[in-house]
Amino acid sequence: MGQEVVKMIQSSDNLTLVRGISRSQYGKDVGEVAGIGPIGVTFTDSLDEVLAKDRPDVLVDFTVPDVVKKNMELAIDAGVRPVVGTSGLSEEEIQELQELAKKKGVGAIIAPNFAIGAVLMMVFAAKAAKYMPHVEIIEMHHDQKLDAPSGTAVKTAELIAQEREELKQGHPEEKETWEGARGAYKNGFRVHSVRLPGLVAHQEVLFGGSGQMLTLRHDSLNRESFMPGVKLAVEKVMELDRLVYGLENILDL
Ligand SMILES: NC(=O)C1=CN([C@@H]2O[C@H](COP(=O)(O)OP(=O)(O)OC[C@H]3O[C@@H](n4cnc5c(N)ncnc54)[C@H](OP(=O)(O)O)[C@@H]3O)[C@@H](O)[C@H]2O)C=CC1
Ligand SMILES: O=C(O)C1=N[C@H](C(=O)O)C[C@H](O)C1
Repeated sequence: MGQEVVKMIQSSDNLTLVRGISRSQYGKDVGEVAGIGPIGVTFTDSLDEVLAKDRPDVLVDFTVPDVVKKNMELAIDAGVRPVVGTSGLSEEEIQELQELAKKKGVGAIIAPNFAIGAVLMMVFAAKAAKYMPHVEIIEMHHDQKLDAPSGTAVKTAELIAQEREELKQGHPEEKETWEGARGAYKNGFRVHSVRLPGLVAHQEVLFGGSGQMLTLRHDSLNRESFMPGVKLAVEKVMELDRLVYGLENILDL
């Protein structure tokens, strides 16, 4: 994702790449792939020093669940607006970050999915759940993904829960013969995570009704699919003074 963001910024006429940051030599590839060479790429883990030196408007973070919260805190403290795609932040962590951003008056965006089609799928799923409350989510990702369920599945489940009548689905005496067979359970419905090589990022939201099924499916077929959303977020975050969680909140839907 970092490589794609660099390419997107380099090809945009209103954004400037201040610096690419990577933890390891892998960062060299970021520069090379983006055609900027090692210039602009720092091999560092001391983000606060880099932010203080460069003073960028925005920090785009696609890293790992373990470090994203700290990165966001450092950015907000430095008055740099974070635009974050990294998944795996808990509800409590997002709340804490919301409070910090509000206290500092710094704009920030966390988007569980930057692909516009995926955002539409989530919003449509919430609408459908109002009328078809029997639902299950199947998310499918490449096998290098660290977190499960995906950030997209978590956000979809949250949006559905806001619209759906409270309901415990399935047979009340249902039992798993194999533990985990029915997937994760949240808000009365199930979320299933598939991890396989060959997959990129895919999700189906299945609704069942009497004698009918509705399936909403989104497929990201490459990493470029996320870039229009990242660009939009980088532009929009400049107008914010608080943390927005979910791209649906900055789209005109
Ligand atoms: N919101 C969205 O639309 C999308 C979100 N994502 C999410 O973005 C995240 C990144 O995905 P992806 O780019 O595919 O993953 P990669 O594994 O390709 O990249 C992760 C990057 O994070 C760096 N990193 C790892 N550990 C640390 C650390 N301790 N401190 C600083 N940097 C670190 C890695 O550097 P190194 O090489 O040195 O280990 C690597 O460059 C994931 O959480 C994924 O779920 C992905 C796609 C879309
Ligand atoms: O790890 C990924 O690849 C992706 N992660 C995000 C998520 O957890 O939903 C977004 C997208 O699905 C790709």
